[in-house]
Amino acid sequence: MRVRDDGSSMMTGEYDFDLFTIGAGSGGVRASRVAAAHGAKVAVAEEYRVGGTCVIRGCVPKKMLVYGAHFAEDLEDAQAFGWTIQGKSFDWIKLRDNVQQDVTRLEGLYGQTLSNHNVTIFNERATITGDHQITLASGKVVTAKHILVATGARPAIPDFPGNEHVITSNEAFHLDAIPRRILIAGGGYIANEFAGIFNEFGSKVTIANRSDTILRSYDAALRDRLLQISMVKGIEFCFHAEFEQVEKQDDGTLLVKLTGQDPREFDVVMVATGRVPNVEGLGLETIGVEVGSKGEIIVDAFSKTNVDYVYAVGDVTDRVQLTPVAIREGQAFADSVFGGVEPYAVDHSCVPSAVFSHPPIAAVGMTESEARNQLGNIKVFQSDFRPMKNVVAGRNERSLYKMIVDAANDRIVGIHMIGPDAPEIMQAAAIAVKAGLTKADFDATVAIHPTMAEELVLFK
Ligand SMILES: Cc1cc2nc3c(=O)[nH]c(=O)nc-3n(C[C@H](O)[C@H](O)[C@H](O)COP(=O)(O)OP(=O)(O)OC[C@H]3O[C@@H](n4cnc5c(N)ncnc54)[C@H](O)[C@@H]3O)c2cc1C
Ligand SMILES: NC(=O)c1ccc[n+]([C@@H]2O[C@H](COP(=O)([O-])OP(=O)(O)OC[C@H]3O[C@@H](n4cnc5c(N)ncnc54)[C@H](O)[C@@H]3O)[C@@H](O)[C@H]2O)c1
Repeated sequence: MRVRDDGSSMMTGEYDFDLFTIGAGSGGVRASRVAAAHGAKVAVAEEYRVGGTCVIRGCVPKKMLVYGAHFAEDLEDAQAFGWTIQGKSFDWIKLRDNVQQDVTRLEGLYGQTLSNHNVTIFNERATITGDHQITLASGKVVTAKHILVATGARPAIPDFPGNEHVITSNEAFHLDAIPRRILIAGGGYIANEFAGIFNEFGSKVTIANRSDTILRSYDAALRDRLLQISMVKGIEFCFHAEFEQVEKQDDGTLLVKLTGQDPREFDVVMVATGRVPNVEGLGLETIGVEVGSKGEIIVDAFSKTNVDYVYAVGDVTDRVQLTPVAIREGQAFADSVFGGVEPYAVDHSCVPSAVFSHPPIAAVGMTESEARNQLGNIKVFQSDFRPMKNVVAGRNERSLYKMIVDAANDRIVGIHMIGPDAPEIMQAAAIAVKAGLTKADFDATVAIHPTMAEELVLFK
């Protein structure tokens, strides 16, 4: 018999749960549900809202705003197609509240899925307080044979005087009004997606990035195309710009001093300068779980930490910060530990991704420069075209598709697209790249005409 700190006792080798998951986001929910389906007794703790970043303040509400924003262009373009639209106006509060209503609906569904699988949900913060031991914010102490850390990440806020006046993507979903002038710091996914959203809603948008490169992991030609289109749409870019100071003025506006620039006024300043793993105060040091320089939990290919019974998945491990990846890691963990199968690892190569900018970008595999560096001899096919809809609409906005082929064996090693519906088209194309198909396989496929996607099988 072993006596715990709180005075209760348990038999050695017996635990309250087979699995205790900390964090009910993309990775944690999938792992908990699947482990329970495999017969494990599972509990999950969530300190905020079940669903995590993606459902509550990430991919899902963001995509709804992207849809809402794009109507600005569609309504304008509709006129060239013969439509007269009178009295058009935009009601932010209506969109904001409709989006939040759907987020709440989804939160309920995620909770239901867990309950239907008999997963115990603790709606409170959890901390690791000893070997196999978790303490909840209420003071309740539980034990578990396995612990899964799936606590995600949060926005990194740069250190500068006045940084208490900035917002992050978390708050952007709840604004009381669309700002007249917004400064967005960062040049990555979130900065470019929200720049597009606010710009379509009529804000004057300025992006300030510390380097001169936006979306650095994407192919240079697509990055340049997005930059050029964004500028034509009215988004302003300040490069090599970092915050020196943000000062709140008497009228509530923010006076911002960026490096190399004169001070300027904005109504809202939003930072989108990356995300940091949520490990503070989690008690990892209590049991000796190893973390890296950014606080990310170090795991092996099977998402196992250096402590035998502790695993970690998703953004807290800072591998690939995308929802489908967190979900796969959660699934692989649950199958491997509770499913009675040979442990298997998630393949982090060739992960397709998208930026929901206006227009969106989508990519899979190597960029042209990565392929040149790694393979040497490559072939690059490119289609630079104006989508039919844009021609009729008089919208001078061109799409760009690129295919990168290994010259040694004709295998497609990368596809990159910017243009309407690029992420929708890419999902299918990514299967072909992942499967190792060749340019000849694409050429052998008959086009669907007239589409934008047909460019993929018509590269010359
Ligand atoms: C604005 C934005 C847009 C995005 N858009 C996309 C997109 O379009 N496509 C895409 O694939 N990805 C997107 N992402 C990334 C995606 O949201 C994340 O990669 C994904 O949510 C990671 O899942 P996770 O399970 O690791 O963590 P999360 O989903 O963040 O879940 C972690 C959960 O743990 C909880 N938690 C933390 N600490 C504790 C504790 N001690 N006790 C209890 N609970 C705790 C948190 O409250 C949170 O709910 C976006 C992210 C943001 C911020
Ligand atoms: N569509 C999607 O799949 C999607 C959408 C949003 C977020 N996400 C995920 O969330 C993660 C975080 O997104 P993010 O946009 O915050 O990060 P990011 O890593 O994509 O971009 C961060 C940007 O901030 C810049 N930066 C860093 N410090 C700065 C400073 N002090 N001043 C000015 N600029 C600075 C960097 O140069 C970089 O351009 C992404 O890496 C991505 O994995 C994915």
